[in-house]
Amino acid sequence: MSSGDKQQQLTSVDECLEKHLPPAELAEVKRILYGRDVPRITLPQSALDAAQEGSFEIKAFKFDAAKEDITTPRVVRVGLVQNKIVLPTTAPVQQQRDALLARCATIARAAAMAGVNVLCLQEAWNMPFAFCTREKLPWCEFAEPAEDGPTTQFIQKIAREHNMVIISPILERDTNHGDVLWNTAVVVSNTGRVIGKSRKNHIPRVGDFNESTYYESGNTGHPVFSTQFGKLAVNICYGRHHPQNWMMYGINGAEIVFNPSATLDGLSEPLWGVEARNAAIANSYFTCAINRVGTEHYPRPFTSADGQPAHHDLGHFYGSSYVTAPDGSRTPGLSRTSDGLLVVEMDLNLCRQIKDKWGFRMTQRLELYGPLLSAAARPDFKPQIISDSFTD
Ligand SMILES: NC(=O)NCCC(=O)O
Repeated sequence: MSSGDKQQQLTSVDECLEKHLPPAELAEVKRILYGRDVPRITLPQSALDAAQEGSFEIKAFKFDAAKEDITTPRVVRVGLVQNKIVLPTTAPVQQQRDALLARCATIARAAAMAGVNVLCLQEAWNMPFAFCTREKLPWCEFAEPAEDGPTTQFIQKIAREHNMVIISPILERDTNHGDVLWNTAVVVSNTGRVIGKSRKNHIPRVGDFNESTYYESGNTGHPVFSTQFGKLAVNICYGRHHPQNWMMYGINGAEIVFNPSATLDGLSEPLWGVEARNAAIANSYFTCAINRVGTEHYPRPFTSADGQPAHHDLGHFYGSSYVTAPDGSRTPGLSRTSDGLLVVEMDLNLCRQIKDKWGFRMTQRLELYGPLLSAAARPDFKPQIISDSFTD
Protein backbone atom coordinates (compact mmCIF):
# COMPACT_ATOMS: atom_id res chain seq x y z
CA MET A 1 0.00 0.00 0.00
CA SER A 2 1.49 3.39 -0.94
CA SER A 3 1.15 6.26 1.54
CA GLY A 4 -1.36 7.78 -0.88
CA ASP A 5 -3.69 4.86 -0.23
CA LYS A 6 -3.77 5.31 3.56
CA GLN A 7 -7.36 5.15 4.75
CA GLN A 8 -7.12 8.25 6.93
CA GLN A 9 -4.54 11.00 6.44
CA LEU A 10 -3.80 13.33 9.34
CA THR A 11 -5.44 16.61 8.32
CA SER A 12 -3.14 19.05 10.09
CA VAL A 13 -0.35 18.93 12.65
CA ASP A 14 -1.45 22.32 13.99
CA GLU A 15 -5.05 21.19 14.47
CA CYS A 16 -3.79 18.05 16.17
CA LEU A 17 -1.79 20.14 18.68
CA GLU A 18 -4.78 22.46 19.22
CA LYS A 19 -7.09 19.51 19.84
CA HIS A 20 -4.88 17.73 22.34
CA LEU A 21 -2.97 20.40 24.28
CA PRO A 22 -4.45 22.53 27.08
CA PRO A 23 -4.38 26.26 26.13
CA ALA A 24 -1.44 27.31 28.35
CA GLU A 25 0.78 24.47 27.17
CA LEU A 26 -0.35 25.01 23.57
CA ALA A 27 0.74 28.66 23.69
CA GLU A 28 4.15 27.65 25.06
CA VAL A 29 4.60 24.79 22.55
CA LYS A 30 3.69 27.16 19.70
CA ARG A 31 6.16 29.77 20.96
CA ILE A 32 8.94 27.17 21.11
CA LEU A 33 8.08 25.60 17.74
CA TYR A 34 6.97 28.64 15.73
CA GLY A 35 8.44 31.74 17.42
CA ARG A 36 6.47 34.85 18.23
CA ASP A 37 2.72 34.78 17.90
CA VAL A 38 1.57 35.37 14.32
CA PRO A 39 -1.98 36.72 14.73
CA ARG A 40 -4.81 35.73 12.47
CA ILE A 41 -6.46 38.46 10.42
CA THR A 42 -10.13 38.76 9.69
CA LEU A 43 -11.06 38.43 6.04
CA PRO A 44 -14.12 39.91 4.34
CA GLN A 45 -17.15 37.65 4.50
CA SER A 46 -17.18 37.50 0.68
CA ALA A 47 -13.77 35.75 0.69
CA LEU A 48 -14.87 33.28 3.35
CA ASP A 49 -18.09 32.55 1.44
CA ALA A 50 -16.14 32.06 -1.80
CA ALA A 51 -13.88 29.54 -0.05
CA GLN A 52 -16.83 27.67 1.37
CA GLU A 53 -18.64 27.58 -1.97
CA GLY A 54 -15.44 26.51 -3.72
CA SER A 55 -14.65 23.85 -1.07
CA PHE A 56 -11.22 25.10 -0.18
CA GLU A 57 -9.65 26.10 3.11
CA ILE A 58 -8.81 29.78 3.65
CA LYS A 59 -6.58 31.04 6.47
CA ALA A 60 -5.04 34.47 7.02
CA PHE A 61 -2.20 35.72 9.24
CA LYS A 62 -0.15 38.86 9.72
CA PHE A 63 3.54 39.62 10.37
CA ASP A 64 4.11 43.12 11.81
CA ALA A 65 7.33 45.12 11.80
CA ALA A 66 8.35 47.80 14.30
CA LYS A 67 7.06 51.27 13.44
CA GLU A 68 9.80 53.59 12.15
CA ASP A 69 10.01 57.39 12.21
CA ILE A 70 11.12 58.01 8.65
CA THR A 71 10.24 54.90 6.70
CA THR A 72 6.59 54.17 6.15
CA PRO A 73 5.41 50.54 6.51
CA ARG A 74 5.66 48.48 3.30
CA VAL A 75 2.71 46.20 3.80
CA VAL A 76 1.83 43.58 1.18
CA ARG A 77 -0.47 40.57 1.16
CA VAL A 78 0.63 37.33 -0.45
CA GLY A 79 -1.58 34.37 -1.30
CA LEU A 80 -0.33 30.78 -1.52
CA VAL A 81 -2.47 28.29 -3.44
CA GLN A 82 -2.33 24.52 -2.95
CA ASN A 83 -4.63 22.22 -4.87
CA LYS A 84 -5.37 18.73 -6.14
CA ILE A 85 -5.72 17.96 -9.80
CA VAL A 86 -9.36 18.27 -10.83
CA LEU A 87 -9.88 15.57 -13.47
CA PRO A 88 -8.37 12.08 -13.60
CA THR A 89 -5.04 11.77 -15.44
CA THR A 90 -6.84 9.75 -18.12
CA ALA A 91 -9.01 12.69 -19.24
CA PRO A 92 -8.01 14.50 -22.47
CA VAL A 93 -5.06 16.84 -21.89
CA GLN A 94 -6.90 20.03 -22.74
CA GLN A 95 -9.80 19.15 -20.45
CA GLN A 96 -7.41 18.44 -17.57
CA ARG A 97 -5.66 21.77 -18.09
CA ASP A 98 -8.87 23.76 -18.52
CA ALA A 99 -10.30 22.28 -15.31
CA LEU A 100 -7.17 23.39 -13.41
CA LEU A 101 -7.32 26.86 -14.94
CA ALA A 102 -10.95 27.17 -13.83
CA ARG A 103 -10.01 26.01 -10.32
CA CYS A 104 -7.25 28.61 -10.18
CA ALA A 105 -9.65 31.35 -11.33
CA THR A 106 -12.03 30.47 -8.47
CA ILE A 107 -9.27 30.60 -5.86
CA ALA A 108 -7.75 33.77 -7.36
CA ARG A 109 -11.15 35.48 -7.08
CA ALA A 110 -11.27 34.69 -3.37
CA ALA A 111 -7.67 35.90 -3.04
CA ALA A 112 -8.67 39.21 -4.63
CA MET A 113 -11.53 39.56 -2.14
CA ALA A 114 -8.97 38.90 0.62
CA GLY A 115 -6.83 41.79 -0.66
CA VAL A 116 -3.98 39.65 -1.98
CA ASN A 117 -1.32 41.57 -3.96
CA VAL A 118 0.94 38.66 -4.96
CA LEU A 119 -0.44 35.19 -5.67
CA CYS A 120 1.78 32.14 -6.12
CA LEU A 121 0.58 28.82 -7.53
CA GLN A 122 2.14 25.40 -6.93
CA GLU A 123 4.84 23.79 -9.09
CA ALA A 124 3.54 22.67 -12.53
CA TRP A 125 0.12 23.77 -11.35
CA ASN A 126 -1.70 23.32 -14.67
CA MET A 127 -0.99 19.58 -14.98
CA PRO A 128 -0.66 16.36 -12.99
CA PHE A 129 2.86 15.76 -11.64
CA ALA A 130 3.38 13.06 -14.26
CA PHE A 131 7.18 13.06 -14.45
CA CYS A 132 7.23 9.91 -12.31
CA THR A 133 6.03 7.94 -15.34
CA ARG A 134 8.93 8.86 -17.67
CA GLU A 135 6.37 8.67 -20.52
CA LYS A 136 6.64 11.46 -23.07
CA LEU A 137 3.05 11.36 -24.25
CA PRO A 138 0.63 12.60 -23.27
CA TRP A 139 2.47 14.57 -20.55
CA CYS A 140 4.76 16.70 -22.78
CA GLU A 141 1.60 18.06 -24.36
CA PHE A 142 1.09 20.11 -21.20
CA ALA A 143 4.25 22.11 -22.02
CA GLU A 144 3.77 25.60 -23.45
CA PRO A 145 5.76 28.78 -24.11
CA ALA A 146 6.32 30.85 -20.97
CA GLU A 147 5.77 34.22 -22.68
CA ASP A 148 2.54 33.65 -24.57
CA GLY A 149 1.24 30.10 -24.04
CA PRO A 150 -2.43 29.58 -23.20
CA THR A 151 -1.79 29.33 -19.45
CA THR A 152 0.25 32.55 -19.42
CA GLN A 153 -2.44 34.37 -21.42
CA PHE A 154 -5.03 33.15 -18.93
CA ILE A 155 -2.89 34.29 -15.97
CA GLN A 156 -2.30 37.70 -17.60
CA LYS A 157 -6.04 38.20 -17.78
CA ILE A 158 -6.69 37.41 -14.12
CA ALA A 159 -3.60 39.38 -12.98
CA ARG A 160 -5.01 42.46 -14.74
CA GLU A 161 -8.54 41.83 -13.55
CA HIS A 162 -7.50 41.55 -9.88
CA ASN A 163 -4.52 43.95 -9.95
CA MET A 164 -2.37 41.10 -8.63
CA VAL A 165 1.14 39.91 -9.40
CA ILE A 166 0.85 36.18 -10.17
CA ILE A 167 3.64 33.59 -10.12
CA SER A 168 2.71 30.77 -12.45
CA PRO A 169 5.03 27.72 -12.37
CA ILE A 170 4.54 25.64 -15.52
CA LEU A 171 6.22 23.12 -17.79
CA GLU A 172 7.78 25.44 -20.37
CA ARG A 173 8.41 24.63 -24.02
CA ASP A 174 11.14 26.91 -25.32
CA THR A 175 10.25 27.26 -29.00
CA ASN A 176 13.16 29.67 -29.60
CA HIS A 177 15.68 27.02 -28.61
CA GLY A 178 14.70 23.80 -30.37
CA ASP A 179 11.48 23.15 -28.45
CA VAL A 180 13.28 22.04 -25.28
CA LEU A 181 11.41 21.77 -21.99
CA TRP A 182 12.08 23.56 -18.72
CA ASN A 183 10.46 23.69 -15.31
CA THR A 184 9.73 27.42 -15.16
CA ALA A 185 7.98 30.00 -13.01
CA VAL A 186 6.46 32.82 -15.07
CA VAL A 187 6.12 36.10 -13.18
CA VAL A 188 3.21 38.22 -14.38
CA SER A 189 2.81 41.82 -13.27
CA ASN A 190 -0.42 43.21 -11.84
CA THR A 191 -0.63 45.13 -15.13
CA GLY A 192 -0.80 41.79 -16.97
CA ARG A 193 2.68 42.12 -18.48
CA VAL A 194 5.02 39.13 -18.30
CA ILE A 195 7.90 40.52 -16.21
CA GLY A 196 10.13 37.50 -16.71
CA LYS A 197 10.75 33.89 -15.79
CA SER A 198 12.85 31.82 -13.42
CA ARG A 199 13.81 28.24 -14.23
CA LYS A 200 14.27 25.42 -11.72
CA ASN A 201 17.98 25.21 -10.93
CA HIS A 202 18.17 21.79 -9.29
CA ILE A 203 16.44 18.73 -10.75
CA PRO A 204 15.62 15.81 -8.43
CA ARG A 205 16.75 12.27 -9.07
CA VAL A 206 15.21 10.76 -5.96
CA GLY A 207 12.47 8.15 -5.57
CA ASP A 208 9.80 8.56 -8.24
CA PHE A 209 10.87 12.13 -9.09
CA ASN A 210 12.16 11.23 -12.55
CA GLU A 211 12.16 14.83 -13.80
CA SER A 212 15.61 14.68 -15.37
CA THR A 213 13.96 12.60 -18.12
CA TYR A 214 12.17 15.76 -19.25
CA TYR A 215 14.28 18.87 -18.57
CA GLU A 216 17.72 20.15 -17.63
CA SER A 217 18.89 22.29 -14.72
CA GLY A 218 17.75 25.90 -15.22
CA ASN A 219 19.90 28.52 -16.95
CA THR A 220 18.24 31.72 -15.75
CA GLY A 221 20.39 32.17 -12.61
CA HIS A 222 18.77 33.71 -9.55
CA PRO A 223 16.58 36.54 -10.89
CA VAL A 224 14.77 38.88 -8.56
CA PHE A 225 11.68 40.59 -9.93
CA SER A 226 11.16 44.14 -8.71
CA THR A 227 7.40 44.67 -8.54
CA GLN A 228 4.99 47.19 -7.09
CA PHE A 229 4.64 44.78 -4.15
CA GLY A 230 8.27 44.08 -3.33
CA LYS A 231 11.27 42.24 -4.72
CA LEU A 232 10.25 38.68 -5.47
CA ALA A 233 12.13 35.50 -6.39
CA VAL A 234 11.17 31.88 -7.05
CA ASN A 235 13.16 28.87 -5.84
CA ILE A 236 11.33 25.93 -7.40
CA CYS A 237 10.81 22.78 -5.28
CA TYR A 238 14.01 20.69 -5.01
CA GLY A 239 16.08 23.91 -4.99
CA ARG A 240 15.01 24.29 -1.36
CA HIS A 241 17.46 21.55 -0.35
CA HIS A 242 20.37 23.78 -1.47
CA PRO A 243 21.18 26.60 0.98
CA GLN A 244 23.42 28.27 -1.61
CA ASN A 245 20.51 28.47 -4.04
CA TRP A 246 18.45 30.31 -1.41
CA MET A 247 21.43 32.52 -0.63
CA MET A 248 21.82 33.72 -4.23
CA TYR A 249 18.28 35.15 -4.31
CA GLY A 250 19.14 37.03 -1.11
CA ILE A 251 22.35 38.35 -2.65
CA ASN A 252 20.29 39.69 -5.55
CA GLY A 253 18.07 41.52 -3.09
CA ALA A 254 14.96 39.34 -2.73
CA GLU A 255 12.49 40.28 0.00
CA ILE A 256 10.08 37.38 -0.57
CA VAL A 257 11.16 34.02 -2.02
CA PHE A 258 8.45 31.60 -3.12
CA ASN A 259 9.07 27.85 -3.15
CA PRO A 260 6.37 26.24 -5.31
CA SER A 261 6.72 22.48 -4.80
CA ALA A 262 5.38 19.00 -5.39
CA THR A 263 6.57 16.64 -2.69
CA LEU A 264 5.47 13.55 -0.80
CA ASP A 265 4.89 12.49 2.77
CA GLY A 266 7.00 9.34 2.38
CA LEU A 267 9.97 11.42 1.20
CA SER A 268 10.36 14.95 2.51
CA GLU A 269 7.76 15.77 5.16
CA PRO A 270 10.18 15.94 8.12
CA LEU A 271 12.33 18.39 6.11
CA TRP A 272 9.42 20.56 4.97
CA GLY A 273 9.10 22.75 8.04
CA VAL A 274 12.87 23.18 8.31
CA GLU A 275 14.29 24.15 4.94
CA ALA A 276 12.25 27.16 3.80
CA ARG A 277 12.15 28.35 7.40
CA ASN A 278 15.89 28.16 7.77
CA ALA A 279 16.31 30.02 4.47
CA ALA A 280 14.18 32.89 5.78
CA ILE A 281 16.35 33.11 8.89
CA ALA A 282 19.70 32.81 7.10
CA ASN A 283 18.83 35.34 4.38
CA SER A 284 16.65 37.86 6.26
CA TYR A 285 13.73 37.56 3.83
CA PHE A 286 10.24 36.03 3.83
CA THR A 287 9.82 32.53 2.41
CA CYS A 288 6.60 31.02 1.13
CA ALA A 289 6.59 27.22 0.86
CA ILE A 290 3.77 25.76 -1.27
CA ASN A 291 3.04 22.07 -1.85
CA ARG A 292 0.32 20.37 -3.86
CA VAL A 293 -2.21 18.00 -2.25
CA GLY A 294 -3.77 14.66 -3.04
CA THR A 295 -2.79 11.42 -4.73
CA GLU A 296 -2.54 11.23 -8.53
CA HIS A 297 -3.15 7.89 -10.21
CA TYR A 298 -1.58 7.04 -13.58
CA PRO A 299 -3.03 4.54 -16.05
CA ARG A 300 0.19 2.59 -16.66
CA PRO A 301 2.35 1.31 -13.80
CA PHE A 302 5.89 2.67 -13.41
CA THR A 303 9.00 1.82 -11.45
CA SER A 304 12.00 3.89 -10.42
CA ALA A 305 14.72 1.24 -10.12
CA ASP A 306 14.49 1.27 -6.33
CA GLY A 307 13.34 -2.32 -5.76
CA GLN A 308 9.70 -1.28 -5.26
CA PRO A 309 7.01 -3.13 -7.21
CA ALA A 310 5.51 -1.26 -10.18
CA HIS A 311 2.87 1.20 -8.97
CA HIS A 312 0.26 3.64 -10.30
CA ASP A 313 0.78 6.63 -7.98
CA LEU A 314 3.67 8.44 -6.28
CA GLY A 315 1.98 8.64 -2.90
CA HIS A 316 0.41 11.49 -0.98
CA PHE A 317 1.27 15.14 -1.70
CA TYR A 318 0.87 16.61 1.79
CA GLY A 319 0.09 20.32 1.17
CA SER A 320 1.04 22.09 4.44
CA SER A 321 1.92 25.38 2.71
CA TYR A 322 3.27 28.01 5.12
CA VAL A 323 5.10 31.34 5.37
CA THR A 324 8.17 32.23 7.46
CA ALA A 325 9.31 35.74 8.36
CA PRO A 326 12.97 36.83 8.50
CA ASP A 327 12.89 36.56 12.30
CA GLY A 328 12.10 32.83 11.97
CA SER A 329 8.49 33.06 13.16
CA ARG A 330 6.11 31.15 10.92
CA THR A 331 2.43 30.69 10.23
CA PRO A 332 0.67 27.39 10.83
CA GLY A 333 0.41 25.29 7.68
CA LEU A 334 -2.58 24.76 5.45
CA SER A 335 -4.21 21.34 5.53
CA ARG A 336 -2.32 18.15 4.57
CA THR A 337 -5.31 16.92 2.60
CA SER A 338 -7.40 19.65 1.01
CA ASP A 339 -7.16 22.56 -1.41
CA GLY A 340 -6.40 25.86 0.25
CA LEU A 341 -5.48 29.52 0.11
CA LEU A 342 -3.10 30.95 2.70
CA VAL A 343 -3.27 34.75 2.91
CA VAL A 344 -0.38 36.42 4.71
CA GLU A 345 0.11 40.12 5.31
CA MET A 346 3.69 41.20 5.87
CA ASP A 347 5.57 44.43 6.39
CA LEU A 348 8.67 44.19 4.19
CA ASN A 349 10.50 46.60 6.53
CA LEU A 350 11.00 43.54 8.74
CA CYS A 351 13.71 42.27 6.34
CA ARG A 352 15.93 45.29 7.00
CA GLN A 353 15.06 45.41 10.69
CA ILE A 354 16.17 41.80 11.12
CA LYS A 355 19.35 42.44 9.12
CA ASP A 356 20.11 45.25 11.57
CA LYS A 357 19.30 43.04 14.58
CA TRP A 358 21.08 39.79 13.71
CA GLY A 359 23.65 41.06 11.22
CA PHE A 360 23.68 37.89 9.12
CA ARG A 361 24.31 39.80 5.90
CA MET A 362 26.90 42.00 7.58
CA THR A 363 28.80 39.02 9.01
CA GLN A 364 28.47 36.90 5.86
CA ARG A 365 31.96 36.29 4.37
CA LEU A 366 31.33 36.22 0.62
CA GLU A 367 34.98 37.07 -0.02
CA LEU A 368 35.91 33.82 1.81
CA TYR A 369 33.26 31.62 0.22
CA GLY A 370 33.65 32.89 -3.35
CA PRO A 371 37.25 31.77 -4.03
CA LEU A 372 36.75 28.40 -2.31
CA LEU A 373 33.55 27.73 -4.26
CA SER A 374 35.31 28.60 -7.54
CA ALA A 375 38.25 26.37 -6.62
CA ALA A 376 35.96 23.48 -5.56
CA ALA A 377 34.25 23.58 -8.96
CA ARG A 378 37.57 22.96 -10.77
CA PRO A 379 38.74 19.42 -11.64
CA ASP A 380 42.14 20.02 -9.95
CA PHE A 381 40.58 21.00 -6.60
CA LYS A 382 42.33 19.80 -3.43
CA PRO A 383 40.24 20.04 -0.21
CA GLN A 384 41.86 22.01 2.63
CA ILE A 385 42.44 19.11 5.05
CA ILE A 386 45.08 19.29 7.73
CA SER A 387 45.91 15.80 8.94
CA ASP A 388 47.12 14.69 12.31
CA SER A 389 50.49 13.12 11.34
CA PHE A 390 49.87 10.18 13.77
CA THR A 391 46.63 9.11 12.11
CA ASP A 392 47.36 10.05 8.52
N1 LIG B 1 9.22 18.44 -7.51
C1 LIG B 1 10.35 18.13 -6.92
O1 LIG B 1 11.41 18.67 -7.21
N2 LIG B 1 10.25 17.17 -5.98
C2 LIG B 1 11.39 16.53 -5.41
C3 LIG B 1 11.14 16.05 -4.06
C4 LIG B 1 11.52 17.01 -3.01
O2 LIG B 1 12.37 17.86 -3.23
O3 LIG B 1 10.97 16.92 -1.91
